[in-house]
Amino acid sequence: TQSTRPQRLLHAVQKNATRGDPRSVVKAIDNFCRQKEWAMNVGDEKGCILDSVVSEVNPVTVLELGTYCGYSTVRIASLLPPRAKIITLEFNPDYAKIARQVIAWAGLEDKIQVVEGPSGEWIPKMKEQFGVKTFDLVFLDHWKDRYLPDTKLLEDCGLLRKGSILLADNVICPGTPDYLEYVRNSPRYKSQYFKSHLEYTKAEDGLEKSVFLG
Ligand SMILES: CNc1ncnc2c1ncn2[C@@H]1O[C@H](/C=C/CNC(=O)c2cc(-c3ccc(F)cc3)cc(O)c2O)[C@@H](O)[C@H]1O
Ligand SMILES: [Mg+2]
Repeated sequence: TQSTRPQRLLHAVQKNATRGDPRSVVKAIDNFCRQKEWAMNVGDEKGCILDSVVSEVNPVTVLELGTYCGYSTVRIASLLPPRAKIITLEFNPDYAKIARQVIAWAGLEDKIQVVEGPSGEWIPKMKEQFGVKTFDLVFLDHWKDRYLPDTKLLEDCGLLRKGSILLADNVICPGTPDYLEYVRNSPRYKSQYFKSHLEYTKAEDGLEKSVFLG
């Protein structure tokens, strides 16, 4: 049977990356997406901005919405301090399966919890199921029309604290207009746009970093 793109991406990792070396996994995926097949990873250019925000925040508890193949999950986890953890939500079981193998190849299983299911169901269960108090950093990279409802859900569930950082991918392309309008106009956020390019292309895209003010 015909393989899927995520399966071919995983094979490129297993063929070209060194087991236990997260940076080589990131490099292998970026090379695959540049040379072979485009895929919707945050990519190397926006990835550097992601790295700088993660390093600056130095988060202990991270939430990622939309794992896909685990590219940004590995990127983030490789920068986390020893006891820090990332919980990443993915509702497509085939993608979750690929992501777990990419994460295992990077040797980052101990820092990453892949949770299979929809964000709308799992966000309200974060405290009771995973003992999470609040998230220091949230990376939004799932369906673009879900960024705003899930942000409001995080607020309502008391999962954000004064200083929590939301970092959103694709605020230009494909675009998240209702989310942008909210975080840029709400008195509860201080927002900043990092201009970049759509992964592996010359099209404009960017990341929006928003600090929750409580
Ligand atoms: C709604 N709740 C949810 N809960 C858990 N997982 C969810 C999810 N929504 C979506 N997902 C998962 O996140 C992932 C979805 C990501 C959606 N991303 C995009 O559409 C996207 C799309 C582009 C894109 C840009 C230009 C273009 F021409 C074509 C595509 C670029 C990106 O960087 C993107 O992130 C999948 O793995 C999906 O199964
Ligand atoms: Mg994206």
